[in-house]
Amino acid sequence: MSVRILSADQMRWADMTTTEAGISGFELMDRAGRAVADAVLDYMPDFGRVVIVIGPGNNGGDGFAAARYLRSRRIPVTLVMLVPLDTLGGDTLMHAELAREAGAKLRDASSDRCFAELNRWLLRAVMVVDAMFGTGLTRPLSGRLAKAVAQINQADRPVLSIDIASGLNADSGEVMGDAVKADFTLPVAAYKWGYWMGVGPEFSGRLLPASAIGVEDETLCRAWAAVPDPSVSKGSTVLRSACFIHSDMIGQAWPKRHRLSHKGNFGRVWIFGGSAGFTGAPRLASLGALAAGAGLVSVVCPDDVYPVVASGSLETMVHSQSSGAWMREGDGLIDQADAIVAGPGWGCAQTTLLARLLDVDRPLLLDADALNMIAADAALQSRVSERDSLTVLTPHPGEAARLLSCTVDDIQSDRKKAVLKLCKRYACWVVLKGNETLIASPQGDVMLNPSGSPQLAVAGSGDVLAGMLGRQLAVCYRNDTDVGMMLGAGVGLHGEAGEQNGWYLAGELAGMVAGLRQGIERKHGD
Ligand SMILES: NC(=O)C1=CN([C@@H]2O[C@H](COP(=O)(O)OP(=O)(O)OC[C@H]3O[C@@H](n4cnc5c(N)ncnc54)[C@H](O)[C@@H]3O)[C@@H](O)[C@H]2O)[C@@H](O)CC1
Ligand SMILES: Nc1ncnc2c1ncn2[C@@H]1O[C@H](COP(=O)(O)OP(=O)(O)O)[C@@H](O)[C@H]1O
Ligand SMILES: [K+]
Repeated sequence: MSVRILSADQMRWADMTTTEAGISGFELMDRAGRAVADAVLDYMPDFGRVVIVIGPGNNGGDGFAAARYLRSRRIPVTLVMLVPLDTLGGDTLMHAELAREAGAKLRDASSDRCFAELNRWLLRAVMVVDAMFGTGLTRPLSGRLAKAVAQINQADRPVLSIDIASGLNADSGEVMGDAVKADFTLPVAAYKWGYWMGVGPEFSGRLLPASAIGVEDETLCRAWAAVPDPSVSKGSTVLRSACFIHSDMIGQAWPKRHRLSHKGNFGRVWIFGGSAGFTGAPRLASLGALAAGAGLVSVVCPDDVYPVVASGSLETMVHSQSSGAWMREGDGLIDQADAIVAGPGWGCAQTTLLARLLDVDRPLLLDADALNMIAADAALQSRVSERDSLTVLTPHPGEAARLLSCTVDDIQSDRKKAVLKLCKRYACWVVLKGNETLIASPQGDVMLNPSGSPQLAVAGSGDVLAGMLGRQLAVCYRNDTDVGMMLGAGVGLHGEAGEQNGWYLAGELAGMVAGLRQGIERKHGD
């Protein structure tokens, strides 16, 4: 299954490259149509009529091809054409003719008189297929096309959109005029950003696996370099690749535990955080690290909160900041760290210690107040971008706005652009949190996390994530594991835990993470 994400122009380039390599546009449409028919058969609630609403471009061609395959399974099909047949392209026309020969009813709704029938046709359907527009939408829907969308949405029938819900911009996820509210979207050949950007998730319904229509994976991968991503600007890293986080990636990060393994095998994470009024954050981060499988977790917190943090930490070793032993030159305990997390609940008076940590040759994750201190201090900013060891920033949109000196709206209006700008500015890995968390490498490899839920919008869930990712970085340091895979798996597991029932508060989320992680490790043993 492809997990690639392309822009509309990149997809067009990949389609064109594929046809130049010898697979005709007619054949690509045919394969897309077969995949649509299979999906309709899988998800139609009952045997009955399928109404396919056809637009002016190749998306409509996929709809005609689907009609023929549905007819071959004896499904009654009505094809409703929103533009006159004689305006359609050659491949689409050929598929229209074949669909008619196969017994699909063609209904011309391109004139006002016939359009009045649309509602009646829609109400006869057990399922509606939206083949109005795909990646070729260039301007807002208006007139009869916008009315057709409104009627599809009012008809209250399950809707499957081919490639993308019509009216949704395939790159930005903006609604252009109006958009179909799909129950299912079947991506053609690869995924499009519009499913997740903007309001895309509210219109895309359930995303089905992308249909393999014969566009080679290698062609999809070349498209990123061949056609610039629309979010790339002068101040951002160039997007080199894009995929979404999937269960295989999550599985790879937690192999089966060896029978004789002990806690020393699973990485040591050091967490710097906590301040008066914020004693829970480092504890939650340490729970996150342990839940993700870290062997040993140490917390260093300011002296005034040491008694509180230490007394509330059963599984963690806690040091007070002034005790000093942990950072003694040569034999300090911190030399044993495989990764360091700095920031949860730390307050903004820790610039000296933060500067010291930036010099430690270990993977370093900077979260929360560490990010706020960096945002306010040009010297720290230079030290971050000049660091040789692995550095990861985990801002939420508010912190990201501070780091880029812009507004939260600027960040949220194009999150992909924001994450690529942060990479360029700080020359490190960035995890931009929020609904559909984005991860980007300094080289411009972007991963999108489709899992998670608003359940995660509870105090402390980000602290749990920081600790989890600290554990992931510890594994990278010890085993030289792929950083993108480990961060992607950490963010993916955090999101999956967030989707489960049975937890309410951030501490319980860590318990949920631990349970899921153990389940994955045990599965490898079957
Ligand atoms: N070879 C290919 O390009 C393939 C394309 N495929 C399908 O074709 C789709 C892309 O095809 P197209 O590029 O033809 O794009 P669309 O099918 O999205 O339609 C584009 C057409 O609609 C018109 N249009 C755009 N916005 C409009 C608006 N607001 N009001 C009225 N007309 C408007 C454009 O002028 C153009 O004629 C994909 O999403 C996919 O479903 C698949 O069949 C696979 C192969
Ligand atoms: N609406 C949402 N949908 C999906 N994930 C969310 C949502 N709101 C928050 N999250 C996730 O929850 C976590 C919250 O992190 P953060 O904002 O740092 O919270 P805190 O500082 O309270 O720990 C992030 O991983 C974020 O991606
Ligand atoms: K569509």
